[in-house]
Amino acid sequence: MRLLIRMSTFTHPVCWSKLRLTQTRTLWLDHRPSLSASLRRRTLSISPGLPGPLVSVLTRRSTISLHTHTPVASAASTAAGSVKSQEDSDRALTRSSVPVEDVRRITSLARPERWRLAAAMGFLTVSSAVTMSAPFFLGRVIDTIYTSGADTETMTSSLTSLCLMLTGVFLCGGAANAARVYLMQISGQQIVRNLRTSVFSSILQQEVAFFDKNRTGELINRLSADTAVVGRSITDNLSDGLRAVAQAAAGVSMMFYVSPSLASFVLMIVPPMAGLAVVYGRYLRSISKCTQEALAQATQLAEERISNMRTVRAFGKELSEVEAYTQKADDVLHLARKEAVMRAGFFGITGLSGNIMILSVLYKGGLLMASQHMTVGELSSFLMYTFWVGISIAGLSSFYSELMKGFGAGARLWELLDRKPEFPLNEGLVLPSDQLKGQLEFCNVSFAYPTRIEAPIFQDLSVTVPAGSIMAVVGSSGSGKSTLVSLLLRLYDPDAGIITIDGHNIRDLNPYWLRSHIGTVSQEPVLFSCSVRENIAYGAVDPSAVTTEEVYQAARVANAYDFVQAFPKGFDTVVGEKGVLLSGGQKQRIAIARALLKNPKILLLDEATSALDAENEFLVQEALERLMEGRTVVIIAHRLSTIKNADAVAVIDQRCVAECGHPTELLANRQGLFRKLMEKQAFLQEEQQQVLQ
Ligand SMILES: Nc1ncnc2c1ncn2[C@@H]1O[C@H](COP(=O)(O)OP(=O)(O)OP(=O)(O)O)[C@@H](O)[C@H]1O
Repeated sequence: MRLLIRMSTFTHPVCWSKLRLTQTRTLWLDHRPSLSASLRRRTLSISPGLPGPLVSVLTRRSTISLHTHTPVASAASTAAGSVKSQEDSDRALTRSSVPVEDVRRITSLARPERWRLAAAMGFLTVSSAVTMSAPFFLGRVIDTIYTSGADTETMTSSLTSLCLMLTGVFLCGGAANAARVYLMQISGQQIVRNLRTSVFSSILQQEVAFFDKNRTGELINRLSADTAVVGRSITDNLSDGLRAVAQAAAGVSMMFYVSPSLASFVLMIVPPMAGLAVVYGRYLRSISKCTQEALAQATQLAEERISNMRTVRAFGKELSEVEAYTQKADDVLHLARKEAVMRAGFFGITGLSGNIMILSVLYKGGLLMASQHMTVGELSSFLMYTFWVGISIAGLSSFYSELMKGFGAGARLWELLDRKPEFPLNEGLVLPSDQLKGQLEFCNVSFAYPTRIEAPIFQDLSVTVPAGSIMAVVGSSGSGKSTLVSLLLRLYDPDAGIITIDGHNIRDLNPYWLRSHIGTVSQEPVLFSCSVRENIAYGAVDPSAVTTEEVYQAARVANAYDFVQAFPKGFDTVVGEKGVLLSGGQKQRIAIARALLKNPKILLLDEATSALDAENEFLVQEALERLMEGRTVVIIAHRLSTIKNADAVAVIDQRCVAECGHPTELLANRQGLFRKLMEKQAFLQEEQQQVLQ
């Protein structure tokens, strides 16, 4: 049975959730609510977007926003063919209006944080007021210096009091700004955290077929990048946007207040320049997006190859992989060159236009000063306001696109959050556990995988496994042995027919309850990248309640105790990515200990194959036999010894159970399918070797 997909060892919550998502089948077999608690403990901190100086605001913001897609996530998203989500983003960016429902949902996310956000807005008003009044008062300071004439004493005293007053005001402004940043950050993180846990919980509720259709990278992207984008839209973007609007309005008003004639002159120059900067900035952003996508593809290639390094090495593909990566890196470079040309032009033009604007203000302002219509302090204030208005207009242009991006990301999240799983995980009949006997029955089951409905796996398949017996399932590769196990676990539902446990249709049973009574050990068991102790305790309903002695006892019965104790850190040894620090047989025995701790009534086993050496095979076999005692066992058998010890063998062929009976009876039939299969798989040779020994 192939339950294993991919594992990674990261402590970053996003990587952690990736780890869990790539092992969804394992979680389904052993689902527990503590997962969301674990996720809570690992909630990510996101660094805030920083406001940039006048000229670089447009470009820098576009870069920041694109980088919020973590390399892994965006790589996966792009290469995973997440056309839909990309389309969504593009649509969100290009559409001119936003559905009211989207606005309502985004606002509802902020509701729990409303008081903190309201306080942040209050501090924002204070700090913006201080910022916008600073040029005016600084102009006063300059005028005090220049206009007090020879009276040094008067100048000193008014300068001192003015500066002291301004220091107090600036202190208040600084404190208000610090409080605003802190509150916005905390609110943003809280919103992202809530959103992430809801999305992760919604993903884990989905039926397994959902994971066949949706790629891990795409889901991780939603969990990491989309949640961050939505969180930022509500907090940073909103506050930056409001501040930009307020500062632009206040700046223009103050420019008119300080010098109406100079303000009218400047406002004739600003709009065409700002328009040019916005258009250029948009174009630059689209090129920069292509560069990021090319980078994502390169990163995806690197991620996949590095995480499968053993395969790369085993096939000696290091050089060709480097070549493939170089190709991708060249694509990035090619686009980056285009971007560099655009960027150079953008910075050149904006720098030039900024300087020309200042020069124009100085020229016109100088003329006004010469005609006694303006003081030096007023001209200084005016220049500072011009600067602030420039920054605010640049900020506004990115505010709109960031907000649209937030709506696009939100739409993808709602889709996931609103999705109802095909069958809810915690509904249905719960039988008294002590009365469970464990008789299994497949009655006329027909099934095709939802992703391949045109290729039925079973047609009218029927078989019974009496309580407490061992049923070996055999059949050629691809005949559907693992599928049988998946159906028993209710990872999928049959299209027709029923599967029963003690006469109860498993569709009527509570899936949590059902799975809590079924243990699984797969051929390549999935271990999480935590300690041996945690991996074993994972089998229990409440791992935190498992005592050390219980873990040791399970390990002893599973023949795992001695080798684990021999590790320098014993049971606290971290098993590494994909359990890489353990051998195949050791992983098997840890998985057996995990299943023992679960103490299930029904056991589904995929027997380890010849990958194990003789000693390991013996130890695993011995542990499995102990595990099987007193339980109903369905075992996908690969060894004759296992098949011979089974109470019955079911041979799957042509989408149904072609033969079923005691192994000796079936072997006796020379024309029988089982006999032929055994001969083909050289099981008989194995038996002859045993006889010779
Ligand atoms: N999730 C899936 N979606 C679509 N088809 C699948 C899925 N899993 C398995 N299949 C297909 O179903 C068929 C039966 O697969 P299954 O893994 O049950 O066979 P098996 O008898 O266990 O094979 P093996 O002995 O090689 O492990 C195969 O043709 C396989 O390609």
